[in-house]
Amino acid sequence: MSGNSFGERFRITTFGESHGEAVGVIIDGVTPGLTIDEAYIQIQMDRRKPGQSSVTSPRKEYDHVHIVSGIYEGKATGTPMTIVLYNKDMRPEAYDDIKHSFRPGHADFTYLQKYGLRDHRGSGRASGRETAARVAAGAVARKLLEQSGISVVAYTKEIGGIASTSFNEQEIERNPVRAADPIAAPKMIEKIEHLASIGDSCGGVVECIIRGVDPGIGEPVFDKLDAELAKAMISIGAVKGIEFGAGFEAARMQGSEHNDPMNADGFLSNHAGGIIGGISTGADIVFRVAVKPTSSISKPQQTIRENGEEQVIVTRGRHDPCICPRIVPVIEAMACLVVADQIKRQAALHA
Ligand SMILES: Cc1cc2nc3c(=O)[nH]c(=O)nc-3n(C[C@H](O)[C@H](O)[C@H](O)COP(=O)(O)O)c2cc1C
Ligand SMILES: C=C(O[C@@H]1CC(C(=O)O)=C[C@@H](OP(=O)(O)O)[C@H]1O)C(=O)O
Repeated sequence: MSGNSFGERFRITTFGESHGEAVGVIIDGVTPGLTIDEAYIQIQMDRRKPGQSSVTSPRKEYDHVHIVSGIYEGKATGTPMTIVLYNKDMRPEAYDDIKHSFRPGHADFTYLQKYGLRDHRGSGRASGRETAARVAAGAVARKLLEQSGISVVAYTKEIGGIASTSFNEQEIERNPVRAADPIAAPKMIEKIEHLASIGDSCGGVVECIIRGVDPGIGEPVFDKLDAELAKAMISIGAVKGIEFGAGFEAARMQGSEHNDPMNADGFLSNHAGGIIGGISTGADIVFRVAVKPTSSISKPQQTIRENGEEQVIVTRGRHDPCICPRIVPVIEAMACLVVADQIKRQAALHA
């Protein structure tokens, strides 16, 4: 195998723990000659970092981008690209009193079952902090997609039962919950702040729209474009479901309602969400993910310690009272990575 073991694919490996020295990513398959710099990646890091508003974890991380390999004179060399993000605001002592207890809903119990030990400091590898590395890699993939006229945008569609009823794309970056509806946004903020004040949390729904993908991208079986997107989304902590286009509503529709008729200009509707038979139709790719309520809450809850002893647990530390606002850039990043990979596969097919 060469240094780039997946040269024809766009692949990532992330590393690091929430309270370790750093998190980061190694990216294989970056097209040689791609112009990319730290400032471009930093824009996406700044959208994801914690400590920016009352609706996110107050942990203060700047996530300054350090490119340590794969770039020469501002251009990708095609060799593995490594990006390191040093952790700055660790407070592992916040977890000392629950070192041997399992938080309900977090990965403490399952990690111990798998590895026989665990890094209890801020959830270690299971922390949402790992997604900083994905966002860095996603920025590189986004740069690649921009060259093909592809854009990816996600927004918060629903939080704690409050739904966006209008879609204003400019609004998304203006409010801290990243809603596309300026009327719903303050209600969502109020809901999160209220739940946080009583030591609780809430979840929501995030919608993602990928525009500009040519028809014909994807695989007909196994690595279908929708299957790859689904795996990428479910691989993000706290994501519990995904639906494409009409999604679960399709189960209640008739064929005559769900089919997307065509004329000479293309599809007349998009219930398929832009993918049929695992391959892009050329219409917008539209999917929604379900985000669970943050598990680390300060309300007392029943649990056990590692020795099986029952106890009531209260989780301290700096937690997101709702994960939706911060997961939006992560969902975009994972979507960029999947589409970039599938486009590379398509190019290899026709090479
Ligand atoms: C951006 C982001 C931020 C998160 N913030 C928190 C948090 O502050 N507290 C918490 O308990 N879980 C948080 N999570 C969720 C946990 O990482 C996740 O619940 C955990 O890894 C267990 O995985 P699962 O929920 O997918 O089963 C966050 C996830 C993401 C993607
Ligand atoms: C640090 C980040 O988010 C963290 C994700 C997280 C979790 O359990 O997933 C728990 C909190 O970590 P800690 O208690 O260690 O501060 C969040 O702050 C980040 O996203 O950069």
